[in-house]
Amino acid sequence: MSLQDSNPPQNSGFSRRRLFGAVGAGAALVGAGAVGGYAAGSSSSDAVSDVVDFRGDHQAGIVTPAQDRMHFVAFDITTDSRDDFVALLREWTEMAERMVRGEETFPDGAIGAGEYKPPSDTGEALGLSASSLTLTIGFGPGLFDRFGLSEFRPASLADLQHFPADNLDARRSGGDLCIQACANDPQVAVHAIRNLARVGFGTVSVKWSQLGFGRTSSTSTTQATPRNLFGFKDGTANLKAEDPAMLDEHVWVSPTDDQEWMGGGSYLVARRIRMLIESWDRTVLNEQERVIGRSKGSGAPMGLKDEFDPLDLDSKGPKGLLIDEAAHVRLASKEELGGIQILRRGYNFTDGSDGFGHLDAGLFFIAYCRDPLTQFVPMQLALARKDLLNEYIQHVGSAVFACPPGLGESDYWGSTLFG
Ligand SMILES: C=CC1=C(C)c2cc3[nH]c(cc4nc(cc5[nH]c(cc1n2)c(C)c5CCC(=O)O)C(CCC(=O)O)=C4C)c(C)c3C=C
Ligand SMILES: [Fe+2]
Repeated sequence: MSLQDSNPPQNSGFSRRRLFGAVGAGAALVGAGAVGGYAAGSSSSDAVSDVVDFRGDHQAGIVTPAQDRMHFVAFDITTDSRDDFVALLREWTEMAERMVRGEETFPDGAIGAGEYKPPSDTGEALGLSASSLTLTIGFGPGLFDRFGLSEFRPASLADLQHFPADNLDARRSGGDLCIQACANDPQVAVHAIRNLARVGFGTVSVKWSQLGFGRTSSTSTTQATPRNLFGFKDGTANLKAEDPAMLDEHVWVSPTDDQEWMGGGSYLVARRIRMLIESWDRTVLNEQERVIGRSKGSGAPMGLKDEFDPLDLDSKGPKGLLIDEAAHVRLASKEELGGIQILRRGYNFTDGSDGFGHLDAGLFFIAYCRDPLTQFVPMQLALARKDLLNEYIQHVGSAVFACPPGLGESDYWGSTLFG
């Protein structure tokens, strides 16, 4: 199974849609329409379903066609008890599997536990469809300082080095574990993270979180390439779900790479990148295209016509190289980096303004790779040293997580690590 193609058994609890009858049916249709273009095999066998399979060889939410919305959270661990932590992972897995199916977090849900108990689901997703929700867990470096796990720490799992011009905010960086929630309805993604955080109280605490809208990558050939907040198509030259050999080479960890428990997993690198949109917006089109190395309208490499024409890094016009020697796409390309590639899965964000009259907006960059030290680090080093884009961006948050493999029928999140 290269995509998440196992079908979980139906659970006996309430579907959010069944509970609310007619409203639910309407929401289901909206959801189905929203996923009409999804690749067969990325969702369950129901052709109009907007449920993404939770179990499979790899966690959902990595090569799953990128949904429109994201809520990402990083947690600190606040317990010294391994048993309590594992119990939370087991409980989270059950909750996650239910929410991904469009069900409430627990069978008694928002109103079924009686008048004299706090509801066991917060309720804001009642009537909403599954919305292609995926929940993806990752473990940060700090987890391996606890619970006798040091011998299982992957050699590549460490806080990333400082890159030139980094301006990292510790309050938006790091974390002992993370959960990436992606969905086509923002309320469904927020509901999932909120309920997982609620149940984690006393065992984990939220360190930082990020909301994202407008995916800035395509992870499937079935998707049109979206645009980032600089107005350029983003994700054209990304790795795609339909190329399993490339994913095996660049995204999925092999059990023989380092730690066996990570076989089938992947490393997630998150970078909160502020985009200085006011100065970008005052920059002429010609210069914007020189910075990126692609044309703004079509997304084609400079001098070519079609978005998917391969980069020709040597082609010259009357004024020299068509793709500038410091253009973003040149420096990030596999041609310049000795074949290195990553899977990009980021989202736009705007978090109000910064108090100085500028929007606090940018790209919440997420990359999945087989080894952050030999893939993300050299790529980011090349960009940080020379990229023309650096005049318009600033990296303000950073984190790295080891995402374990997908779940078999009786697995829970982290079972390959905790046993
Ligand atoms: C370390 C990796 C990367 C960071 C950080 C990054 C930030 C970043 N990128 C854009 C906009 C675009 N990037 C594009 C291509 C592209 N970017 C990376 C890597 C990082 N980007 C790669 C590997 C590539 C593909 C290179 C290639 O082989 O062609 C593009 C072009 C369209 C595309 O192919 O996706 C744009 C546009 C921004 C605005 C940004 C930080 C805010
Ligand atoms: Fe990029």
